Amino acid sequence: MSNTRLDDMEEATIRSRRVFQFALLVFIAFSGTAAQYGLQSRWDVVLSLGLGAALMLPSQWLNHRGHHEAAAGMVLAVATLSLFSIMWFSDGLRDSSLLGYPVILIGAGQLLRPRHFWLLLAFMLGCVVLLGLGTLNGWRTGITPGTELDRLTDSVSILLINGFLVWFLTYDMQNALVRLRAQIARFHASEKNLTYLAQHDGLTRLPNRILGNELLTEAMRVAAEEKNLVAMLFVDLDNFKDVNDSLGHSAGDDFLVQVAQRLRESVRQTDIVCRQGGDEFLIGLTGLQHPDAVAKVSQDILQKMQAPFQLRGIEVLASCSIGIALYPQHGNSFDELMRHADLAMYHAKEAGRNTFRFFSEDIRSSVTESLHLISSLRQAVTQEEFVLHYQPVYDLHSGRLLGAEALVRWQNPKLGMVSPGLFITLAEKSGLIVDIGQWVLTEACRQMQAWRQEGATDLFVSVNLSPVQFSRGNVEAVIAQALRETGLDPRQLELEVTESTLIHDTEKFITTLGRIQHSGIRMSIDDFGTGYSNLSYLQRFPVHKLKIDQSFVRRLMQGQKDVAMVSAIIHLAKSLQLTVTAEGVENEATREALTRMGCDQAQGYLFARPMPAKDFEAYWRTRPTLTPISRQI
Ligand SMILES: Nc1nc2c(ncn2[C@@H]2O[C@@H]3COP(=O)(O)O[C@H]4[C@@H](O)[C@H](n5cnc6c(=O)[nH]c(N)nc65)O[C@@H]4COP(=O)(O)O[C@H]3[C@H]2O)c(=O)[nH]1
Repeated sequence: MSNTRLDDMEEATIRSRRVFQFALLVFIAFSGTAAQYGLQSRWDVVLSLGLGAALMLPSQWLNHRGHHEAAAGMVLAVATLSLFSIMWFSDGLRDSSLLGYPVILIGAGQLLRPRHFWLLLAFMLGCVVLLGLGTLNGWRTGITPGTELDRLTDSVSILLINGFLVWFLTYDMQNALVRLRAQIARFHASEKNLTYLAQHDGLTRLPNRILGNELLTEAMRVAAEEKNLVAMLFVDLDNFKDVNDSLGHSAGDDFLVQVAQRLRESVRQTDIVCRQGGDEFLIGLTGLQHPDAVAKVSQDILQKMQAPFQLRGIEVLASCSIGIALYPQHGNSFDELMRHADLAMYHAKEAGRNTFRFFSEDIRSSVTESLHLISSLRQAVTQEEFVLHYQPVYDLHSGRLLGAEALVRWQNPKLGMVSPGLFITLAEKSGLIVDIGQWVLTEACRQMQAWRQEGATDLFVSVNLSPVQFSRGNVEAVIAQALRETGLDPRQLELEVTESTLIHDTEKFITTLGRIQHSGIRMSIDDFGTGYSNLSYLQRFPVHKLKIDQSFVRRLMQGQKDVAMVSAIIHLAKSLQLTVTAEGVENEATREALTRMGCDQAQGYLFARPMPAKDFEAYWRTRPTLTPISRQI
């Protein structure tokens, strides 16, 4: 119910009570006075007072029916008239009953609207004038007319002054009341607004985590009573950062608003949808009988998210990962449910995103393992437990050794040598890749410079850069620092970025790459063919080399499809004047096929596995060369 309605109801109750109290006072006063006049056998006065007192009863009937104004009017008019009749039958304007009129006026100021107040005053003045005239003209007896004119004018003026004063007082009071009510209304509105702001997310207008906590806790309480389930869905967008980085923050905001709307539309009105923060949302499904319904809703949400989003005239495809925890199986409190739903969401991400997972004990242990690994990885960064291995890269046409790709290894005191496949993703998720990447780059440059001083002036070293180093770290400064500290010639350094890094097709990113390439460092696109299908970016990005992903290379001898793919990549690279390197060459037949297709460079187990620095040093010192293909056939 609105505050104004509450105020109106309160005012009506007060008004009704005042009318009643006034009527009661009149009733008591009239009855008492009538009794007194009865003792004097003044039956005319007793009759008018008795009638006045009796009329208080119908006035209260009106009051009770909600006609407070009419009831008040009746009480005041009857009182005025009764006093008039006492004065008429007694001493006229000399009668002490005249003192009752100012009192009635005070009551009228409080109980009547302005129009009725002035009417009553006019009526009162009429009575006074009639009394005066009655005495002057001898219509009533008992008073010497000579002095009555003075008394009449005095009474009229006193009544008028009294009436105006009462009116001013009432008017001021009412104005003050109106102002007070307006202030209270403003206070209520801003209080309501503050509560709303404290409980809702300003962007999506969904309840925030605080209100979400309250609503879900209440839903759990009801579920406990009704013996049913509540499901908490932890929804995390898979590509929010990409949208934000590539289209800007205001498009990111639009995106979140549209996502919130779709989530709201995916569930019932009675379900709870709130924004947990950033690109994370919490959904509470209430009154469930069976977990199957949760799977269905989750599937619906995933499907709804897949319809393209319109952001600034651009169609954007999105997806989300959902973690689910159930009350009471997976937790008894909001915090516990959220922790478990979060772990399940993390697992959904690991399972390839765009999917949902229910919380289970297995999930808890696998996530705990990952978290444990992240904390060991954090230690590894401070304790410098990383080493670099180098894998030779050859020129397929001349058979000459061109350089090596630096590949990081983690020498963990307990786990032994850990391959990057196992920890790079975790390092990227935790952001530790920024520090690891900086170490790798500096170490690779330092090593190459050391070999250069030993005579390896024509070799290069290539280093992998993670997309996270671009988004979270200051890559350009790190590269410049590594070159400055080690003194390596930039022409002996190659940097590999994956296709996913290039998805950030922003002017800023292109200029950064341009500046890096301009300094003499060569840039290559790693794992080419596996990622972003839009090839137009190749023209926009200043790169020097494409590295064909080893999955195509390894299957080259097995099927026509991969031959066509590799050949298409080589042709594309040639037409853009880019060098092509094939990764993962494991046998002679593949090497031969690649050479015939016009591939420039290759690396793989056929030539050498990645090896520690000192082994690679011995390796390049022997000046190895590939056997020409023609001689082998
Ligand atoms: N089956 C097979 N595999 C071959 C063959 N030749 C080379 N390889 C392996 O293929 C991977 C090539 O590296 P990548 O594509 O950059 O793929 C790398 C790279 O994406 C990432 N990585 C490695 N070191 C770093 C690093 O320092 N920084 C970053 N950001 N990522 C790194 O980890 C991935 C895996 O690295 P590794 O385990 O060292 O695996 C290396 C290498 O050992 C072959 O003939 N057959």
